[in-house]
Amino acid sequence: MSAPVNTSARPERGQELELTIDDLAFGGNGVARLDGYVLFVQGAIPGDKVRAVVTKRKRHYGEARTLEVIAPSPDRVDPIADHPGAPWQVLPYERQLEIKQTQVNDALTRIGKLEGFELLDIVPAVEQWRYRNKLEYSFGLNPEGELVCGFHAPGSWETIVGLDDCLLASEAGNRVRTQVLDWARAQGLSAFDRRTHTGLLRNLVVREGRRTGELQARLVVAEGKEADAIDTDTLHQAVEADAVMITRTDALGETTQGGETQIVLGPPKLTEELGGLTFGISPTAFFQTNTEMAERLYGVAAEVADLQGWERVYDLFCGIGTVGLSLAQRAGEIWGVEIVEEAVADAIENARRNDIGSARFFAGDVRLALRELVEKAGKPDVLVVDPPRAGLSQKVVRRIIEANPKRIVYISCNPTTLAPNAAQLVEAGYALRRVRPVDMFPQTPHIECVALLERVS
Ligand SMILES: C[S@@+](CC[C@H](N)C(=O)[O-])C[C@H]1O[C@@H](n2cnc3c(N)ncnc32)[C@H](O)[C@@H]1O
Repeated sequence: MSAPVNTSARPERGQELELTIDDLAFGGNGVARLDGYVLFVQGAIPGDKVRAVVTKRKRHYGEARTLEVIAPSPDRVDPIADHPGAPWQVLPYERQLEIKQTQVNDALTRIGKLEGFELLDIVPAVEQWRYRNKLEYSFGLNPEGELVCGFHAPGSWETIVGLDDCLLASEAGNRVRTQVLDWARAQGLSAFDRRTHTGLLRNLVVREGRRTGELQARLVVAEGKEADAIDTDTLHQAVEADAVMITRTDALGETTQGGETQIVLGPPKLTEELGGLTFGISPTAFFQTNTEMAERLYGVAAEVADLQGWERVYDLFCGIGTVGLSLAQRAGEIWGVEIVEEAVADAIENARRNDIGSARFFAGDVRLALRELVEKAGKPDVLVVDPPRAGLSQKVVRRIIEANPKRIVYISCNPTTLAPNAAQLVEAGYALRRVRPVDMFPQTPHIECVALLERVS
């Protein structure tokens, strides 16, 4: 039974409060307590006293946004950039690492009720700033009515705040954003209005091969007459990128996936190098956003997989095949499954371009494809999973248990979903041996980690 809620302590939506923050929640919000009623406070860290406005009021908890820091936490440092994508820059980097390490432990022990595992030290990031190889910007209008290209204002689905320098992107990537914006202003193009669904420019996706130096700019626009009239000649003259693309979409939500993509200039795929291999990446395919740390992450996965050279390895949620192909030299065979068809096509081509004949990749939903894969390939010795933030569904966990691998390497971007999944696997006869967090996302609360589970019964 859940603890009784003191309803008199529940503040109203829109109410302003002075709050003292005593903890940090998963996902990075500060935690304040009002007579037992919990408020998750955006923009606050433990030790802060803040003035905040209540943005959500639920029965058991509420949400608030910091308006002013009245008395700063002793941990607080001055922010370097006004950047909604870097909320943890107010914490010294060492503290960010400590918190991530603790949150992984908390998730596993409190949510998963797991014990007896070794929690290895977090691998710190190589670069603390300008580490992202992909940025998705949004177009909008500033209060003066001028076209801007930047990020959503914190907590807003329609207000876009422009920026001069995104400190998570490289200087070359920033230059591309500025050039596209200057071009769009010179052409007099309109911003997509998220309320009325009118206007043209929705998003700009800038992707970069950190090792190859390749730059790709993809403009996402709304379908319609204004899209038909885009002057692609001036666009590719204006932008210093190796590839320029335009995706037309009529999606209602804020997404850069889907739609029809036209190549204005350059190759259809970005090329990147990782761990001595070369990868082609289609515009809609997933690729880890921190190239340098992806190499470390896969290194940790290889270390815990401890392959001897003969094993049949499954690479589930394989994307463009990066994990499986990185492990291929140490394995007998690799079998990958991924739901995005373009990514699977990339994985097949990536195996070929790196001369790896022992890897096979298939398009499919892991939930449905896993049984079929076992029939086709035989049971795996080692199974690697790298699911999205929601983790593995109960059904996928059941299929994995049926497939009966000796070792499971779980690459997770969310310890709060890793924990229940690992607990289910432990219940089914696996032991959680080791977990190593890897800091892929400095200045943000996002946590990546690699866990090793071994079959014991
Ligand atoms: C976190 S990414 C990992 C990709 C890859 N392992 C890597 O490191 O680049 C998760 C991948 O799972 C894919 N995916 C999501 N749901 C899926 C499903 N039900 N079945 C198969 N693949 C899925 C996504 O398209 C994405 O490529």
